[in-house]
Amino acid sequence: MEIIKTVVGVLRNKNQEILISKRKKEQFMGGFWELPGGKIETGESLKQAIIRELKEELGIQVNQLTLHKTMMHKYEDRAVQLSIYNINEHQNTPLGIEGQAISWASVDELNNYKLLPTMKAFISSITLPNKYWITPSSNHQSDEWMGKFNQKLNSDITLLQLRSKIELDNSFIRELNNKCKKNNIKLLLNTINKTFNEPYCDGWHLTTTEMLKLSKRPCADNKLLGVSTHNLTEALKAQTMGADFVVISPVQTTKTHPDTISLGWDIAKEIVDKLNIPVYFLGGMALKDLEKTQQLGAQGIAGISAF
Ligand SMILES: Nc1nc2c([nH]c(=O)n2[C@H]2C[C@H](O)[C@@H](COP(=O)(O)OP(=O)(O)OP(=O)(O)O)O2)c(=O)[nH]1
Ligand SMILES: [Mg+2]
Repeated sequence: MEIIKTVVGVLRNKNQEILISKRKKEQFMGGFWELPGGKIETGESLKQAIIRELKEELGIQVNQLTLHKTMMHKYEDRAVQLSIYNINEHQNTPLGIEGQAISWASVDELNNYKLLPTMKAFISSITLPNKYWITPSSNHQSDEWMGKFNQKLNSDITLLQLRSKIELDNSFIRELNNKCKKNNIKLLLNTINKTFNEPYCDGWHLTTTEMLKLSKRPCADNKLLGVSTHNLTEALKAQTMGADFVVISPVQTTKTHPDTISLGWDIAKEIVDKLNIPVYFLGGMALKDLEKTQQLGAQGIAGISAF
C-alpha cells in the first residue's frame, strides 16, 4: 500500500482554541474536518512542506514550529503518515484561501464536528497527561496503600489506574472516585469482573488477556480505555479494538522482574511509530526518563513506583 507523507499544523488562538479546516467535497474524505496541511512534494523537507501548505491553504507565514508527534493511519486504499507540528509563531490571520470552511474549536467542541479518523488520536494526544500512575495491586485498604493513594491526590498526577487482582467493594471504589474527582484526577478501573458500565469511574484499563477476547470497544466513546500490551502485535490489536491508549512493558528491566527480557528503547520506539494512539512506557521508568520517552514520540511514562 502506498504511504502518503503528510504534514499538518496545530494553530491555537489566545483562547487555546484549535484551527480546523473542512475538506472540500471533491477531495478524498470530503466534508470531514481536519488539521490544515497536505502532502509533501518531491524534494521537500517536512518543515518546508508544512510552511508551504499553511501559506497555500491559510495565507499565513509560519515563523516558529515544533514537531508534536507523528502517526500512521491506514484507510482502506491508502496509508497516511502524518507529521503534526505545533505552530508556535506565525504572521497574518488564517483564512480559508482555497475556499474551504475553517473554524476555531476548543478541545471539547472538536467532538461536535465530523472529524477525520486521525483526529481522535490527535485529541487523545493533547488531552492525556504524560504521567500515568498505577496503584499497587494488593492490600488496598491498608495504611500503606491508602498513604500512597492520598499522596498522589496531592501531586501532579491526573490519570490513575486502580489495579486489583481481587474483588473490591463498590463502596470503596466510589470513595476513591470521589476523592479523585475532587482533585481532578481521572480514575480508570483495572479490577476483576469489569462490567464497563460502572458509573463511578472515568474509564477502564484492560489486561492483555481481556483485550484479546474483545473484537470491539466494550465501553462508550466518552469513557477512557487503556490497554496493557507487551509487543507490536498486541499494541496494534488494542488499537484496532478501539483503545484510546496503550501501555507497553517492560521497556526497561525492573527490580521486581529482573529476569524478564525488556523491550529496550529501540523496539519501544518502533511500536510508537507504528501506532497512532498514545503510548505510555512502563517498566523501569523514572521521572528522569520522561524527556527521552517524549522525544521518542511516546505520550509519557506509567508506573507504580516511578513517581
Ligand atoms: N490535511 C490533513 N490531511 C489528513 C489529516 N488526517 C489524514 O488522514 N489526512 C490525510 C488525508 C489525505 O489523504 C492526506 C492529506 O492530503 P491533502 O488532501 O490535504 O493534500 P493537499 O493539501 O496536498 O491537497 P491535494 O491538492 O493533494 O488535494 O492526509 C489531517 O488531519 N489533515
Ligand atoms: Mg490539504
